[in-house]
Amino acid sequence: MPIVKMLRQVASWMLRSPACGCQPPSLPRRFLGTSPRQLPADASFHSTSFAEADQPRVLITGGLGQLGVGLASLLRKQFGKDNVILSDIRKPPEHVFLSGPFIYSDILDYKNLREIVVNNRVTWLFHYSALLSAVGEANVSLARAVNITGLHNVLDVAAEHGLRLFVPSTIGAFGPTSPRNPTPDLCIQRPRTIYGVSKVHAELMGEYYYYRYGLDFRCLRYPGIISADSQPGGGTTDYAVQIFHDAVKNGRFECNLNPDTRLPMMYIDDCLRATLEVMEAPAEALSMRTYNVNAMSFTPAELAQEVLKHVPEFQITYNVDSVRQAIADSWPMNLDDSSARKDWGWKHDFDLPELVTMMLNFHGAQSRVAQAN
Ligand SMILES: NC(=O)c1ccc[n+]([C@@H]2O[C@H](COP(=O)([O-])OP(=O)(O)OC[C@H]3O[C@@H](n4cnc5c(N)ncnc54)[C@H](O)[C@@H]3O)[C@@H](O)[C@H]2O)c1
Ligand SMILES: C[C@@H](O)[C@H](N)C(=O)O
Repeated sequence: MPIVKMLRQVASWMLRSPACGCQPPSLPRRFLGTSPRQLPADASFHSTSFAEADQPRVLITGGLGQLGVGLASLLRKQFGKDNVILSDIRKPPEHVFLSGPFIYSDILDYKNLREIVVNNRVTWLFHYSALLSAVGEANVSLARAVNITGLHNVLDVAAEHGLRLFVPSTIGAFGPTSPRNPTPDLCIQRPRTIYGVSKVHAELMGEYYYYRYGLDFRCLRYPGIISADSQPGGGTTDYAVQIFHDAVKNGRFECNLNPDTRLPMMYIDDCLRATLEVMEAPAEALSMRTYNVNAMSFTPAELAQEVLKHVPEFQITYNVDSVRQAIADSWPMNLDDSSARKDWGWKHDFDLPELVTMMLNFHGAQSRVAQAN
């Protein structure tokens, strides 16, 4: 078929496609190719489809950060220990190494990533590697490499091997010109951090691969995530984790954001459950491929008030970090997650009072153990 005619057909297909993304791509396969890094024409696109009826075989990239170990633990309960491989470029602590399969994987090394997927018959990939907002601004070229080039490698491997791919996005994918309270799923996205730019890129590339190559791409925009037993990796919302350590240890906390900085936040258990739920949702239920998920929204002053109910001597002071403050001021105060609630039944369990109780109980127990030893 002449190239011009073929391109016309591609263009008319793209214009016909529903914006919601609920239909699988209908572009004839001979136009699509198998993946962007062209495999031989006779290669099987869904090379792992034999495993669909079995438990998924899972790979988590960047798994030693704040969220990956908890995700592995949740997925191992669901799918079996040996079906979930954690990976990272860092050396795992002993308890993580002993808890299940761990493998070295640098997402910038495409061949290494492909070998891991092939050798382990991976069917689901959770792509957690990233440089977060504050560290990204401190090292833009590394953030660009990890968050953008790394994502390209992951998308290509996932498309070539027919994987179901989860990539987290963030409140940081919005910017000062987005509506901030609440921020809908679809609105203007002009973030001003390399982190945010790379996450908008990830959302768009994932959706493009879905339409163009049939990649089963799923994405949630997480709020700031709060966890007790893992440390955040250099973000703007980190204060809301550190405050609990310091309240229990010293009875005081110096906050690097203004007292009235309102941001969306979520307890880690809700975040990981949302991640599993969207990955398990039937494709027909998904009217979009990128969803906001929301739980609570508070300011440092409101969080401090709640901590004070448990730690009466608690004191908070403010020493604002101008880089983090500027980032926070450009982010949503609240996410509108009504589509996630409607399409696949998303519902959060933890609001501010339960979050504070959980966090202080954990750190209180830890500090009592430390004192006893
Ligand atoms: N934690 C949050 O509040 C939050 C909120 C929104 C979105 N997210 C997203 O969730 C994901 C996980 O977040 P996190 O808080 O666990 O991040 P983190 O910064 O704590 O961990 C990221 C991990 O990526 C790894 N990494 C860096 N370069 C790599 C490379 N070249 N190859 C492989 N791994 C590499 C790091 O070693 C680190 O362990 C990220 O994509 C992040 O953008 C997190
Ligand atoms: C919000 C999120 O993406 C991350 N915790 C950050 O602050 O950078």
